[in-house]
Amino acid sequence: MSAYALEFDRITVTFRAPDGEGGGYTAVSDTTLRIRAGEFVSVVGPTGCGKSTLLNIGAGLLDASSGDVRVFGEPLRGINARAGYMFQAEALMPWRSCIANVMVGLQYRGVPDDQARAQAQAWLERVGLGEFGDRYPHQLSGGMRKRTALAQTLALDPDIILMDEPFSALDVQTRQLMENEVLALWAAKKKAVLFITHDLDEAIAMSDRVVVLSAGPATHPIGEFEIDLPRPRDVAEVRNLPRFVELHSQIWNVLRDEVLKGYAQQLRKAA
Ligand SMILES: Nc1ncnc2c1ncn2[C@@H]1O[C@H](COP(=O)(O)OP(=O)(O)OP(=O)(O)O)[C@@H](O)[C@H]1O
Repeated sequence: MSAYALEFDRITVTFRAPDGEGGGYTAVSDTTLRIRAGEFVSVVGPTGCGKSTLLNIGAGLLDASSGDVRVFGEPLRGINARAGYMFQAEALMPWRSCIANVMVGLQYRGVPDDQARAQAQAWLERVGLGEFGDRYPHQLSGGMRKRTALAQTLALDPDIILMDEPFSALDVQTRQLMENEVLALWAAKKKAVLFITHDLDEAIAMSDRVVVLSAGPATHPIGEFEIDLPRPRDVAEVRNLPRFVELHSQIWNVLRDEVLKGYAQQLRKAA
């Protein structure tokens, strides 16, 4: 079996112009990125640079214009069935209770209801919501809804977890709690994680490796950093380590100019 859970090999993504005319917009260009089984990799880059596009390619939700995606060494065709996703937007069904939301993926897979319920309950307990299974999403706080979504993703026991800014809508304290919970769950199961974020502190605190993308168009990796901070980590405490500060400054040196370019582009687009 391949040592890599997910491989992006020379991926280019060009979106067609809306009128079908012209050359279109190349969001991602010639990008190679490999994530080992059990590795936690974050991708950071300026706003609009192509982070979600890359994640969607890995999920099999979008086809690359050129290049290959491999999952545990096998070419990816269609949806990536070995991956679970967690996106920024709320994905819970408002008409289903918390436990029914966690069960839904298992039911789609054909797990009998009583087993699905027992597994969902176990996951709710792991994320600290054992008592809240019968509540509906609107009866939960933002952090509790995120925990439910996390349980929903992990209940399917994916080998690869794709996360697109999952905690960006949360307040700082809740966010740090959630980040620590994800790290604890990850440490117990050691799945491959591809984590997309704007937030360099979050990327460093959580990851084994941080990949920096250039500003678009034609985004590609421009830096890669091993995060050799000790584990287990508390995301709030790890930020005080001198090595964290050093890594932050090294990565920010690479990221800063791209952020400024990305910001200038957003202003041009808005004009
Ligand atoms: N379906 C599409 N058609 C045309 N252009 C698209 C499409 N999807 C994304 N883009 C463009 O590709 C670029 C990359 O978008 P993407 O959402 O991947 O960036 P991002 O880095 O995730 O952004 P953010 O940081 O704001 O979440 C953007 O300029 C976006 O406008």
